[in-house]
Amino acid sequence: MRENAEFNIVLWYYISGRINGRSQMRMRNRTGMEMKIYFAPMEGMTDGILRSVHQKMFGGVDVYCLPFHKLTQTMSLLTREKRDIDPEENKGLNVLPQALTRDPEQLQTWLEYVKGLGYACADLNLGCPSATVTKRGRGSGMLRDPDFLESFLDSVFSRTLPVGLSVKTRIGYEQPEEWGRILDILAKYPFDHVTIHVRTMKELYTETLHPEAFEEAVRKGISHPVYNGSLRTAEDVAALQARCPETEAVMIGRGLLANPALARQLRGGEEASKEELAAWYSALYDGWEQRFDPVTALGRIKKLMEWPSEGDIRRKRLLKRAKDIDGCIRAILNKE
Ligand SMILES: Cc1cc2nc3c(=O)[nH]c(=O)nc-3n(C[C@H](O)[C@H](O)[C@H](O)COP(=O)(O)O)c2cc1C
Repeated sequence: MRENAEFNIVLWYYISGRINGRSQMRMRNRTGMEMKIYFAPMEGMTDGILRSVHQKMFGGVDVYCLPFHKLTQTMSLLTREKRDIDPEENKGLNVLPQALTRDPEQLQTWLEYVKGLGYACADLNLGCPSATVTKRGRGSGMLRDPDFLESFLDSVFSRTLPVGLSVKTRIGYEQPEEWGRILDILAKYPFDHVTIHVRTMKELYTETLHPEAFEEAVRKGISHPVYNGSLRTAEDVAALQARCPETEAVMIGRGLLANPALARQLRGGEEASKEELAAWYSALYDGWEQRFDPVTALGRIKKLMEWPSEGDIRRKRLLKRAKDIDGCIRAILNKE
């Protein structure tokens, strides 16, 4: 009953704000705190070019998360990984680096490196569902063996960590019932924050979601939980707030790629105009063309545009046929 009342109030603010084309919904939780917005890391997409163009054009995001560095015995990073974390690449942005490893020594060495670059916090990936990652027991592969996860975290936190450590996890490997045990383990350690992607490894990026797993984490008092999973619209965020008014922070990935103004709207700003969207795609294309080459840049733009064209077969066909950035923009924005 009360939940419904809160939901209606949040929706009313949102809908009344939409009358003049502007969302006046301010993302505040029950304590009146403004919610924090994380831009989810997405390998091959959310690189330094996208991050800085996004901040300049739309803003509204508090923290841009970097796709993971895959740590190895030799601790040598790929050129792409080194560039991505370089403070020069992230000027004026608040970023959170991320590591993928199941080795406490590797993690410690990498955290020293992160500190040396001037960062104060870094993230551990327990969510990647890719078979090449999980078969080596990394990413969400770590969730398959909770005893190992616990001994790994015991070892990690037995050291003096050079920077704060956060974690991004799924809620299980095979089934959501695994979450209780994983949550109890994570709750033992002083993570800076805990991002919960409310799906199991098996559920990959499908539409199945388990928001009750996030509520359970909130109830158990986990350190600064961040909700992640298919927040595509301001209405989705309002529904989450209504369901769980204690929500302090959200992480948004595909929702921000499909609608780069989403975080701005959640802070009471304007929806994106067609002109702004056209400028966004052009700026990204220019940045990627300069860094890579025209073919790679066009491939990336088309991948990025897959999300806004979801479910629209005509647009998808036009996008596939487009030969240059102008063709892509026309396909996606229906501009003649
Ligand atoms: C192409 C792609 C790459 C991703 N790369 C990473 C990554 O490097 N690190 C990570 O923690 N999550 C990664 N993710 C997961 C996203 O950060 C996010 O958790 C997921 O997309 C669900 O959020 P969303 O529904 O808001 O998109 C990736 C997802 C996709 C689709």
